[in-house]
Amino acid sequence: MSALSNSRFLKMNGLGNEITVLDLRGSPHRVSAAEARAIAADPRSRFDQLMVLHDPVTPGTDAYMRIYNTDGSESGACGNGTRCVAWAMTADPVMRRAGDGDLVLETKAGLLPVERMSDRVFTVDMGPPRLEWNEIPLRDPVADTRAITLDTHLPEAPELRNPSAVSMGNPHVVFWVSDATAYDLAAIGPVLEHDPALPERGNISFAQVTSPEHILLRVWERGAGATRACGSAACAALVAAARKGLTGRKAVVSLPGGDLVIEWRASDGHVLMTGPTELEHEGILSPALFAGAA
Ligand SMILES: N[C@H](CCC[C@H](N)C(=O)O)C(=O)O
Repeated sequence: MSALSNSRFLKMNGLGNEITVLDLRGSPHRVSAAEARAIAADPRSRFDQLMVLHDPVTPGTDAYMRIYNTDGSESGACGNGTRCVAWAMTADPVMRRAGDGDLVLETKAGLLPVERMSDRVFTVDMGPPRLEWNEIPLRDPVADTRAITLDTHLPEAPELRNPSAVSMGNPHVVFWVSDATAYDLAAIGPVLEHDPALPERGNISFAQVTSPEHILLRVWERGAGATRACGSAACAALVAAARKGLTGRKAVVSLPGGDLVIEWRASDGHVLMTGPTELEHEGILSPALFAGAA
């Protein structure tokens, strides 16, 4: 019998990015990769990311979050999921925290202050981008002369050269293309996700800059596949576009599921992401889910 049996969950989404929220505050249990995959396998609780709440670690924060992809791998960031957790902790009758004021969440990648803009819209301070090769991480460019041009794997897509690499607490590789919708993500996403230049794999984005204030984005997510939105990818794309002079420090990023407003704040270099959340349903995790999960 898993410690997760009969646990209540919320099924939510952030612009169609499927998010399941589980509250393990007060419990010593740590969700295993196999348990995460079991939860993802059930249509009622399936997710692109599972957001698990734990008791706060850093004083002054409201909760510590562990983030799991569909394949059970863990991530240090999930922008859409963080907004969904913020809604749950301010509005869900069971998960809501006592008191009001701004929320501060935490993951292994750092602190995430969240501001409630309206009932369903939140702004997350995703922190500063990490831009050094060993922060993404990329393979050591000195020890390994292989550059991060990944076209060696994709003779049928020679224009996919010289991408940008940014970490928002998770690894992102951004290709600059003339038509973000022109790529078969299911075909080339897995090849790029597992490129040897990426020791921790990567989230792969195809970015079409349509103006200095607008980016069209399609994302193949590490451990989850093609999703309808990816908040940390939107942050990574805006930072990389601003560094290349393709956009300003603030832009609308349009994903299949909708728009996010991303700002790379000049005062402290933090990246702010603003967008909606949606509650789909709540449910209980059946003990049968975990029959084969360690
Ligand atoms: N959908 C998430 C990104 C999850 C990233 C995950 N796929 C990883 O392994 O880093 C977001 O809204 O930021």
